Amino acid sequence: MTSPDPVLAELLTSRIRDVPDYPKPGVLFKDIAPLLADAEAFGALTRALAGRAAELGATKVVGLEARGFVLAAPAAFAAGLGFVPIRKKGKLPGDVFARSYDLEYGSATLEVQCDAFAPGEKVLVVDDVLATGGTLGASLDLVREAGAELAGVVVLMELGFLPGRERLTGHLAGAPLDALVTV
Ligand SMILES: O=P(O)(O)OC[C@H]1O[C@H](OP(=O)(O)OP(=O)(O)O)[C@H](O)[C@@H]1O
Ligand SMILES: Nc1ncnc2[nH]cnc12
Repeated sequence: MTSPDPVLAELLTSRIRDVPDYPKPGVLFKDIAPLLADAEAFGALTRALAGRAAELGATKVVGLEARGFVLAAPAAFAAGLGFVPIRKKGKLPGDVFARSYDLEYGSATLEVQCDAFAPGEKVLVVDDVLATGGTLGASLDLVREAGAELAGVVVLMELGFLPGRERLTGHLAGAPLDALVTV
């Protein structure tokens, strides 16, 4: 994916709903529920993510709780790959690695199971929104801490008016970050 596909971007954009002042005043919330409910748009998104996983030679697709799961799991299936969840604190059994972070409207801790990846795995990380970059920054650090190589990151939507991409530079360490839609 060297440049975004404008036809796909138009389809996806048309199915994302803006909700002002949610979940708190001043936040313009990007609601992907209409996109998920539309078989054409959801299918096109799933195929684009699966295609990117194949291009990058990924061996696993990682999704970030909760909306990232909804995008990453079908993409993993379509690419013939396994799925690994990064979850919010306290949801995964056994030994976990944990990272805390700030996001546009709060703060949280993410975790991944210590045995999530076999040696030599290359992962594609998928999420719905890149806003401040806190969620993805913590997740990319967790992927590495758990011993996997980062093949790349794809987000459905990048909020270009926030400094998420800049904030992620150090966490990406040269891996590509693609946004299917930038607003
Ligand atoms: O770039 P950031 O500022 O970190 O924000 C982006 C994150 O915020 C949302 O997750 P949220 O924690 O609201 O969880 P949800 O998917 O469970 O709704 C979204 O799904 C991204 O993961
Ligand atoms: N503005 C926003 N819309 C949807 N999800 C988000 N996650 C962080 N900021 C968001």
